[in-house]
Amino acid sequence: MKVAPSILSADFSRLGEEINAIENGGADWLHLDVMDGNFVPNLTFGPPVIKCLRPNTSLFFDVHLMISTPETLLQDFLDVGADLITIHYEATQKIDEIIEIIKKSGKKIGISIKPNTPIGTIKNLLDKIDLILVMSVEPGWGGQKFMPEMLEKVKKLKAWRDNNPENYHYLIEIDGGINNENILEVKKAGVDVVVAGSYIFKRSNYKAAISSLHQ
Ligand SMILES: O=C(CO)[C@H](O)[C@H](O)COP(=O)(O)O
Repeated sequence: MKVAPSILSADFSRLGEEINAIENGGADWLHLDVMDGNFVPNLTFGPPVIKCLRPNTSLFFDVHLMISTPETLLQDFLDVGADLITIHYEATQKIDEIIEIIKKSGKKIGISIKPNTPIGTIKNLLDKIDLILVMSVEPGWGGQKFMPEMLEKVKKLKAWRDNNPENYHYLIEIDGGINNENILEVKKAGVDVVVAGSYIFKRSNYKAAISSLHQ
């Protein structure tokens, strides 16, 4: 299982150093939470910040767009070095167009769903995408409590993929409230990539925190 620290909980005044520290601490991916103050009430950063971070690390950039109508800024995120772009099913009417653009660019495409969106809603998209991100908190803030009932979605996604390996190759990612107490349950449900923000960045030893999630 891969560990993708979310920089939402990092010290933004020292972002470059924070990223080097999690890279040296064994992070597999870097999870970048982009929020627009519209799709979610919070605001974070956009393409200019990601552009500055790109030369600073060789980590895989897992960009999670919590923004309305992501199609408007898609090319900017592709241009600044995103490796994978995850958009929200609830944020756009142009999912098929977005999938097409990202695939043509040679980058990976992910779809995310909020806790109240049933997993069946995106079943028709699963054969076209590289990753599905199951939100285990309401998107918008770090440090919230994990919603264990979201693991039912993970179990369904794993069963669908296991039963149809010719058509489904998506990775299953989970985001929100992950820590050393729920990681085993998360792993058993079938998650491939785990996002963790406050559990890692609120500790003094990032390496120990990341390896506790790897085990
Ligand atoms: O997408 C997010 C919030 O919208 C964050 O990535 C997520 O909540 C991670 O933070 P934490 O591990 O502290 O819950």
